[in-house]
Amino acid sequence: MLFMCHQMAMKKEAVAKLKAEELRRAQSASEIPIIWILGGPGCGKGTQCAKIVEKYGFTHLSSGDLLRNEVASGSDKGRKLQEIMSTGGLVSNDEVLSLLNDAITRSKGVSKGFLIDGYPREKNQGVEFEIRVAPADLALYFECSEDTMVQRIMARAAASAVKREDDNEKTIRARLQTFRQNTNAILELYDAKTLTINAERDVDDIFLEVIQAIDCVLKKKQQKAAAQC
Ligand SMILES: Nc1ncnc2c1ncn2[C@@H]1O[C@H](COP(=O)(O)OP(=O)(O)O)[C@@H](O)[C@H]1O
Repeated sequence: MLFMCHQMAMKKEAVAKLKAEELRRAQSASEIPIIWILGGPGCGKGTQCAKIVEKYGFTHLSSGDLLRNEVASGSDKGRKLQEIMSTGGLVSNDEVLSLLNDAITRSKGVSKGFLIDGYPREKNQGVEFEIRVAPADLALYFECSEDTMVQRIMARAAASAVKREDDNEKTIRARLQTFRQNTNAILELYDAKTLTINAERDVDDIFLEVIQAIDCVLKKKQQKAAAQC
């Protein structure tokens, strides 16, 4: 009995330590901007992210790339992920969030800001991210018609030397359906921090809007930091 009580107390202490560590992590991560990049496959998220990285030096973390790295490692976990990814469905959030969390932890301290690309893909992913990592400052949603997205992915696949296994018409349609099913709920929940950008325009025109939104976030963060001094 005494042994059980001791074990329970140790477990409680471990949970409290973990929570304190998560809170500490969330607080230090929230000192730099965290921006979610939303939009369907082929909407141009990658292009805009590259431009943001060039201008602001932020750390770009794509959930899809992190998952593909895991698949490429050839691990058992990677094989299971690959099965889901090739159907166009979503892998479990625990997997994605721990990959993201690890990557954020690795670059924290040296990062000027985080671009979280392709996440959240469903509403609970956003909720869990904000609890376990840090609140997002802004969500940029690149809005694009399905026809344009399909055309762009097919063109990208045709031009690319490395073929993505999920860039075939059947999986593209499934990826679009997954996107369609989940996006409205995300946009509703995060309406206050989301900027919807028409992504069917010239890359540079889109980027002008992106810059305005990010500059605004940076200004607010600076003002907040100054107020704390
Ligand atoms: N946040 C996420 N949650 C669950 N699964 C994800 C997430 N991000 C990516 N994936 C998985 O990886 C696949 C490829 O992602 P990504 O490269 O972002 O593709 P897309 O071009 O469809 O946006 C998705 O179809 C999905 O299976």
